[in-house]
Amino acid sequence: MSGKLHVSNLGKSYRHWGSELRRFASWFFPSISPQKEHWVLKGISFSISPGEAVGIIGQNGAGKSTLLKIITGTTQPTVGEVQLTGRVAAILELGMGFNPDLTGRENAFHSAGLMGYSRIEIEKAMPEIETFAEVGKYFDEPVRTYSSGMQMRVAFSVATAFLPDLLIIDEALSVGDSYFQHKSFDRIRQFRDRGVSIMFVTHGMDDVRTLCDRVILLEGGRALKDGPPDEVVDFYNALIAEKENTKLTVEQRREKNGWLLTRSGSGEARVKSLQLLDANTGTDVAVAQVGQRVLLKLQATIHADIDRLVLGYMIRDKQGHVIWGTNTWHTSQVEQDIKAGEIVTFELPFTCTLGPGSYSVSPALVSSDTHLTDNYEWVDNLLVFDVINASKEYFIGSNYLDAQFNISRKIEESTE
Ligand SMILES: Nc1ncnc2c1ncn2[C@@H]1O[C@H](COP(=O)(O)OP(=O)(O)OP(=O)(O)O)[C@@H](O)[C@H]1O
Repeated sequence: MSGKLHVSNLGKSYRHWGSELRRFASWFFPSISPQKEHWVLKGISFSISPGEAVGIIGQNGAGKSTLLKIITGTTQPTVGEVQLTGRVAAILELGMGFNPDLTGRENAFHSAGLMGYSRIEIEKAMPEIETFAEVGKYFDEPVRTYSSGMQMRVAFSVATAFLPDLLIIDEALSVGDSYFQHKSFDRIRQFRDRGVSIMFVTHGMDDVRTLCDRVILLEGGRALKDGPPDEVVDFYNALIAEKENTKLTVEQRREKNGWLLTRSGSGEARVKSLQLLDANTGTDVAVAQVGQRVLLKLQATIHADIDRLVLGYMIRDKQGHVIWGTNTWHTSQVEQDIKAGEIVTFELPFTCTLGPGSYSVSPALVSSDTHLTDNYEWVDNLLVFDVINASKEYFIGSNYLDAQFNISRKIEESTE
């Protein structure tokens, strides 16, 4: 069987009655309505096909956990429907389902039983659960003596001890240390390669980019976006910056080369032009060579007087991973008191030590070290360029290290 999920027009509301008496009276007099009704999810519809990995992102309180709880049957929806086929393994809130007085082993037994596995199946899987969790002697101690990371280790090991059709994870992994996070992501990746459908909530945008085929952005209980990871993550990033603004100005356009251009900002400063040039000749560079001296040149037009102007750059590879990034705040080169009508030119010469591949440059015109204070203009993937290796010895990876082998030989001296 393969995991398939179909969610249609899902909604969840919490009712506030004002008083217990009012709630009680409503059982007998249906005309008595709650004082307030708060919809934490509304109009959510989507499907997950077998083998698809879907990330759920959104700010605190957006409704992510509620959605997963409804899908796993922990909470009932107020309206809508969930159709689910296949065996589900879920790791929801930490500690949920674990009895603090039972040991890790006993809880593991109990959880696997609830998932529908027989005593024999669980006994067979137990050594593997214990080994993967790596909590040592604590496995036979009561769970109340565990740290939250240890609880998560056991919860993850049990939930993934049997190959499910659909794996659901709610942020739990974030409490693990980096060693266990790495190990669990590896297991999740293996599951995905074996056709398991995956749905997980995370605040780690890099995890979303590397692991997901699709991302759903929840905002105020609604699915604001559902699409490819780069599109949704870049949109989300812009959305956070625009939160203070009443009008959302995020523009997205998929370019012919496949890169997605996302532009957002309040517009006091805008990018007039961005070029990659040869540092010696000043000519445009579309294909840079490993080791070439190049120059990023950006011109910004100022549309309103601003106190401070900072330029930030992010260079990303084709998978969306940031290869390098900094800004003029960190380099102590903040421009002060800029007047409307000025043009500010920034030049950044550097040696191209990137490995062969396709890269993008995302500039941001802001006022401090983050775009969350003022986002004048941020453009994801505005400039795209390729790197080829025409003059250096062969190497792989996204970084050219100026490294050389030193090799020496000698005859092993006799010890007799
Ligand atoms: N039992 C409840 N009664 C009333 N409101 C609730 C209840 N459970 C959740 N909510 C509300 O539902 C909304 C969505 O909560 P949810 O936990 O799903 O958000 P989330 O996106 O998972 O947030 P976070 O990133 O902080 O975990 C919040 O406004 C929360 O206050």
